Amino acid sequence: MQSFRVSINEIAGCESLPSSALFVQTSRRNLAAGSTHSAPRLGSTCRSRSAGSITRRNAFEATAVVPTAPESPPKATEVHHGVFVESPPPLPSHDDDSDLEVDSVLAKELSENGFKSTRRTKIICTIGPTSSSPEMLQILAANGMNVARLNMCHGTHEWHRNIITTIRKLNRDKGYSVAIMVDTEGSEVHLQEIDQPVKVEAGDEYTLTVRSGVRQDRTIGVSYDAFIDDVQVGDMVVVDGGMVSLEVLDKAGPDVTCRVVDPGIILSRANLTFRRGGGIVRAHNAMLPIISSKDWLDIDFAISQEVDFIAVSFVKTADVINNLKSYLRARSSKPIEVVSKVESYDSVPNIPDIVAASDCVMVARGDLGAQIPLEDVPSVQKEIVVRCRQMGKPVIIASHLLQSMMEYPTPTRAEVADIADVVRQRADCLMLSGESAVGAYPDKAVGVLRAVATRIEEWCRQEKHGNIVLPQLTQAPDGRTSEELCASAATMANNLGARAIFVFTRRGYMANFLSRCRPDCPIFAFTDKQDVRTRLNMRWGVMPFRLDFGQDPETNVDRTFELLKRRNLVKPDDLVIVVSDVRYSDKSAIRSVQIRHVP
Ligand SMILES: Nc1ncnc2c1ncn2[C@@H]1O[C@H](COP(=O)(O)OP(=O)(O)OP(=O)(O)O)[C@@H](O)[C@H]1O
Ligand SMILES: CC(=O)C(=O)O
Ligand SMILES: [K+]
Ligand SMILES: [Mg+2]
Repeated sequence: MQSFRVSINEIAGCESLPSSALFVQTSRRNLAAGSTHSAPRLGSTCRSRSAGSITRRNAFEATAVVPTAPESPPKATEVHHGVFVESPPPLPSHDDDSDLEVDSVLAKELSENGFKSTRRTKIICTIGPTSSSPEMLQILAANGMNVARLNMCHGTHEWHRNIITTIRKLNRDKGYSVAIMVDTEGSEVHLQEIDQPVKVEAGDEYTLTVRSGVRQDRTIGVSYDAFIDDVQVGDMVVVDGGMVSLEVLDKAGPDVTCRVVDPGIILSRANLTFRRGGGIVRAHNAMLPIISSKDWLDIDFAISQEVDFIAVSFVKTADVINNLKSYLRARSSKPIEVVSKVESYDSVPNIPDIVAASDCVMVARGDLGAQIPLEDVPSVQKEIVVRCRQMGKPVIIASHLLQSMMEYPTPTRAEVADIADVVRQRADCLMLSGESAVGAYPDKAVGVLRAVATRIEEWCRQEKHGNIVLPQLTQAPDGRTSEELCASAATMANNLGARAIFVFTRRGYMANFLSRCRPDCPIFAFTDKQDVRTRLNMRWGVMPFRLDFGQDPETNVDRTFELLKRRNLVKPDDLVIVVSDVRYSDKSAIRSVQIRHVP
């Protein structure tokens, strides 16, 4: 079969060239290149060996007939809501015959269901007591957790270190690539630690106290001394954005007596806000630093653990993010991305500056809904999602996505509709909080996110939902060229019905530009850096691979086709748009867009 490569090449390192100086060339593809191996067929039990070793997929398929295969894993079984009850076949993260690493869950999804069915929206799970065992972490990873979130409001560094070690071991041993996000506590007022969640009934009286270490029935400590000055008799104390509300009856020294008005469950270290005359009270704590001294210790811990993301709670202005980013540049040898959590009243007017300063943004609807009127949360969410996409910053939608699954094995229809709305807005990530940290069904909750996201994305593609106008992002000629190249590649991919866009990117910038365009097909991002690969987990539609690059871009592309074909991840004749922006050590670079058929 004949096909042609159309390549738009830019001359490397020619910063002085106007960005319009692109050269379009058409050349006949070398039909022989990389086509000496035939692709192994799905379901085949033959030992399809190439260059002396069995391919990753066939390593599993071959286990039934080859007793010397390293492991004989169970085949994953799909059950209710698409939850895998068993983990997928553990696949080595390295092939003996290749330098290509891909997430084993993604590889499985691609080879079994093809390109169209791969999920584009990413999944973040908060890890807590019900998800901290190696077994449950593996189940979550196998079900599609892309990022694990560790909330520094809870647990010791020792506890978090254990989780990080377990996840890294799973990544290594089972071929996952779960990224790690540390989420700071921030300086908001919250309840002290309690041993068990407390179920409170309307009319019950409770004492909230600033005395430390008090352990009495119906008495709960509050983290912040000035609570006692801020609160007034008649105020409403709102726990965790309305999970429970209590009216203040009396104040005496360090104690505040309250009566439960809205019953519910109080969780350990739950957040507190107060309302007076229907409005939120701007308490003293509004003056506290966004990053407290405890937060700096937690940030140092995150740096020492070489995590991928640090999420900053209760961000109000861009300054704090700029400050943290310069601290990280000075202290961390590995790039760590900063996620701004929009969850405070004061952040809302500063959203444009906050988005511009951040690497990623989280709409933390739990606390946000306690600080601004609940009915304003959906429009603020939409505004942030659109702005983030325009600015090319990944955006996470967090809290209450599947709140009912804390207790029940199936979601409410309204929850499914909320998730669908987030997916239609084309946010990058869906995040579970209590559902995966303390809920009864963490695995089922991930399964629901996965199933709903995949289905709604398909619908969006059919109905052309969620296309927005993207303004020009970069000014510098170099950046402009990359941006235009990616925009054209995404348009070409959509118009030609390409199976995938391949992007060769060292730093992940080109993958980011492509993700921003939300193309119909998945973006396979090949990078030679492990940390870039892991961070790309947060980007919509990006399927990150780690690949050792050779000097010649053409050879890289042909080798990639070959490696992917051997794993059944692409098939001969698949139409692929190939975007390349690889800078070499001698500062040379080649940027190109090619239209290719897999040989
Ligand atoms: N490491 C942990 N150890 C114990 N409990 C945890 C842990 N992480 C989370 N939880 C529990 O899960 C609940 C929800 O988790 P999460 O940390 O997402 O709270 P959140 O209120 O949404 O976040 P934030 O505190 O940042 O506003 C918490 O209230 C807490 O009870
Ligand atoms: C996630 C979080 O911090 C919130 O929703 O408040
Ligand atoms: K937090
Ligand atoms: Mg919060």
